[in-house]
Amino acid sequence: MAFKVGLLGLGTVGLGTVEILGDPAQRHPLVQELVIHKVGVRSLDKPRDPRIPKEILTTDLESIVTDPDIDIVIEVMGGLEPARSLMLKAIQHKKHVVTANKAAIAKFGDEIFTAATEAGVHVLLEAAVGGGIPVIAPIKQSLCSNRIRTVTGIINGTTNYILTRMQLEGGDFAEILADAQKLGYAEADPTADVDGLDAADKIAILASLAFGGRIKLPEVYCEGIRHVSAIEIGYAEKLGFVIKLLAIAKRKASEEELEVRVHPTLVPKAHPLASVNDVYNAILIEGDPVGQVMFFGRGAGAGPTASAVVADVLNIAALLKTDLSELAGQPPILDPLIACAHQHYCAIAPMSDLYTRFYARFLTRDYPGVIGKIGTCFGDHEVSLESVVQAGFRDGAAEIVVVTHEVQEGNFRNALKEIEEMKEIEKVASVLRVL
Ligand SMILES: NC(=O)c1ccc[n+]([C@@H]2O[C@H](COP(=O)([O-])OP(=O)(O)OC[C@H]3O[C@@H](n4cnc5c(N)ncnc54)[C@H](O)[C@@H]3O)[C@@H](O)[C@H]2O)c1
Ligand SMILES: N[C@@H](CCO)C(=O)O
Ligand code: NA
Repeated sequence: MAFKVGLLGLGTVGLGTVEILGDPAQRHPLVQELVIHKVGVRSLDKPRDPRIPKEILTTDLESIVTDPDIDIVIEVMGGLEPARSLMLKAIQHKKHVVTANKAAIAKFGDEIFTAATEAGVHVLLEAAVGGGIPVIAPIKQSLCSNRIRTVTGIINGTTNYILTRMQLEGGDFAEILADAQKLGYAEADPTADVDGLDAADKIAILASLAFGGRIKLPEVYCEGIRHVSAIEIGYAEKLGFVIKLLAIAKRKASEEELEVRVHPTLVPKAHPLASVNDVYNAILIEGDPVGQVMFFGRGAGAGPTASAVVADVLNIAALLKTDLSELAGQPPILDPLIACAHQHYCAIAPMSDLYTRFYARFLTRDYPGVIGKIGTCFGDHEVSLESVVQAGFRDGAAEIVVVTHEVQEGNFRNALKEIEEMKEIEKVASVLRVL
């Protein structure tokens, strides 16, 4: 039995996918049953790998998603449109869809999964989060007996590379970003990565799967790493932390609301995520009763990402092979562990309700009693301090670094507003959350 596949996009991930499908030896035998029927590209004239027959290339991507011979559409063109419309059209034409497109799924997942449930087809997206790292299938399947408590991830390779180099070399954000762009690690427009938007798309997807409801992307708190300076990395190091861009989704045992957030975070050096460096990704999941499980590997790149794409295609092919509904004249049955059939929206708590530790750095005039005034103000707002150090002098001002106990973010922000107004305070130079 052969399963016909249509590929939308022949860039990094598309070529990685062609590579695996064209070389089935020593892989699962089902790989041999997958046939690339058509490939959608922008230009037919571009010189291409001779293993891709010219006859299967087309610039008419609609003809792929409507082709009655095609069983599975792989969307690896990226972007919001026309990726969204093409996926919807493929679904209308009863094709299963495999996508690596976290941006389109985080934004239009509700529309796409509703259409898929109605049409009785699957939309799989393992490659969209953590590239080749298995994380979506484990959440949906292997961990499905658990109540998931927390998903904490380093899920953007570009920012992890920049922060790792800042930590090792003491360099500043802008110079290391420029270097990362020269080396091809960071995109020419690095906004989605460095401003946390890529990680926000990915944690919205993970939260939706882990907590069984839809997530409205604008409700995901998102803070990037542009303001993380070499000074903060240096103090974090002295205090026993490294700084990582964490994406966190959490449900407290007694509450219905979720926290879903992305921000640079001081991570204790002994924490399992602290040693995840360079472009590597890792996702730590805590479930009841499984406890902590961590997934680690390459979150991007042609091979790793295509590994996840082809695994999704094989899962669909396996379902098609064993589904007898069509023979019996019945509508197709969706596998409840693989489909995303939930329809309700999760309630997301405002950041002011969050309980977390904070790190703050103040530049102050060197008056006697300034540490006491800061401490009193925090105390008045129920913000308990774990440590306060006068770290030295910078630019003629005394530098005071504070780490709080776990406090309510709203209380901390109110205290900070009052501290900012004090005549002794020149500047609140930095505020970061602490894990
Ligand atoms: N590259 C990675 O490591 C990686 C990792 C995880 C997820 N992803 C996701 O995979 C998807 C593809 O990423 P990529 O790195 O392969 O991108 P890419 O830019 O290398 O490839 C995309 C290809 O699609 C083609 N394309 C785009 N619009 C088209 C159109 N309208 N008609 C015909 N062709 C069109 C482009 O010409 C390009 O060749 C994106 O959604 C990305 O977020 C990529
Ligand atoms: N730009 C993404 C690629 C993988 O999604 C990253 O840096 O992690
Ligand atoms: Na993955």
